[in-house]
Amino acid sequence: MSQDSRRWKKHTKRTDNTEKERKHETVANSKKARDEKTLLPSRDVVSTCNEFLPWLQQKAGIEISSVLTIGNSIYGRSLFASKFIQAGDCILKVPFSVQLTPDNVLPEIRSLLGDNVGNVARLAIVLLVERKMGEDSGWAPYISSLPQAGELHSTIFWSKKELEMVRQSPVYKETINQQTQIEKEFLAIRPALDRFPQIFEDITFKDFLHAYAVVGSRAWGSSKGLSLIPFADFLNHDGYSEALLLGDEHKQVSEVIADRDYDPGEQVLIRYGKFSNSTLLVDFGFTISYNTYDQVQIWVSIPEHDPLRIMKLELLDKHRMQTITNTNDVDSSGHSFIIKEVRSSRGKGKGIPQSLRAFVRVLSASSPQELKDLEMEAAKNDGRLARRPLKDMSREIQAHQILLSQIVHLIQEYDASIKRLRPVNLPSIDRQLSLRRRMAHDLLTGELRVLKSAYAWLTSYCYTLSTGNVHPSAPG
Ligand SMILES: C[S@@+](CC[C@H](N)C(=O)[O-])C[C@H]1O[C@@H](n2cnc3c(N)ncnc32)[C@H](O)[C@@H]1O
Repeated sequence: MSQDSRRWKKHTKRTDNTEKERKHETVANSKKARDEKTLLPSRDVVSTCNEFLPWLQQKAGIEISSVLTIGNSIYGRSLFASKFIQAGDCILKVPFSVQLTPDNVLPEIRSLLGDNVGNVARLAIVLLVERKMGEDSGWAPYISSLPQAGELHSTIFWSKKELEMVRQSPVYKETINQQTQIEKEFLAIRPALDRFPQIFEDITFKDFLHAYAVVGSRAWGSSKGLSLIPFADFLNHDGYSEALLLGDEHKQVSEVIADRDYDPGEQVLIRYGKFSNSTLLVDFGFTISYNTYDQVQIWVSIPEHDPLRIMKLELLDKHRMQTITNTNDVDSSGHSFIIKEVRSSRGKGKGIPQSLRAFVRVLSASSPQELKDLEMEAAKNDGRLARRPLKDMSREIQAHQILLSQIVHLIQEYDASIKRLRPVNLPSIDRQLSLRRRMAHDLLTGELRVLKSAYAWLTSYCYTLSTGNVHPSAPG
């Protein structure tokens, strides 16, 4: 891929992390994508698709793609190679002029929207206006191609009972927070909508929620804040693909460069971002069965009965490890850490986050002197608190065992939640519930895998400290 990094900007769905991918997984996934080849466009899809690209090209005044066609796959609509594509080829080019952005909100409505109305809500308003215009909309073919009510599976649409399936995961609280946020935004825009009864008279919260989720699952971050990019948004996600949607500010187009060769008929996939299943589920309404970007949020706090609690909190605060108060629970204030899959404890790969290990070292202190020693050590080194193993080996082991016991507890809870989900594919339950159960299963098993890897790392670390030997089950 040859790109001028000064001109090119990666369109983002959310901030990427920088975790490296494993080569064998990339290969396995390329095979999966090749297997998709069998899912060629069905006839009804072909007729809609035959009209869509010519319509968009006419609107844009340029050719958007000569190598892709729209078809159907197990992921819904998708783009397929219509000719042989070589790695490095530009496979589509969508001009900014045929993208929908928050700037498309009618000026008379825009002037009534406050700063508290974000870009997703603004784009949702654009979709509602265009949908209301029906065939008179200049975007009618695009609007009618978007998913209908009932076709989206983001957790914000899950019933209370369905959400119970993922209560164990941070997705549960994230979903509730997002639902609250969308309700707030709807209340904030309602007065503006009420000024245009001819357009919005019959718009309900449900309509807004649907439009909001359509934007959330299809729009890309761009220089306009957010952009819906017709045609490119038929591309499905493959976490191992190196192909990204890029924006060229100079040429005013969004482009995709093929990351590998494709035979005619193969489904072309890109990577939306290095997203965990929790992000994919909340924002896009799908999961993948083995997601290397999975992660778990660990919530740790200093017990109320700890006589050194105030001193510890002050020390953490002073070293920028601030306590978070969880507004959803009365009794939860603490510190939150993200754990990703932990690889070997013997040098290679990522271990437990240093900040979490520092926290448990502070947590394990049993005298004011130990806390003072930690503070002095930080001042003598790079200023960061408790980043080195504690000098007292038994205290270092104890600190990590505190974390280990919390992880063991979480593993038991995840195990129990997963057991309650089984079997995931009961023929007697409806398709939607079966699909959502499978997603809940993917989510929980991915998070459990991360927890188990952290457990293995910690067990091995404590064993090595206490015996001086490498743990027998440690990878070689
Ligand atoms: C940008 S759209 C892609 C086009 C979409 N398939 C359609 O029918 O319009 C994103 C949506 O496609 C689906 N999707 C994309 N990649 C997927 C994947 N790897 N597995 C399952 N669903 C996927 C999800 O429904 C997601 O919200």
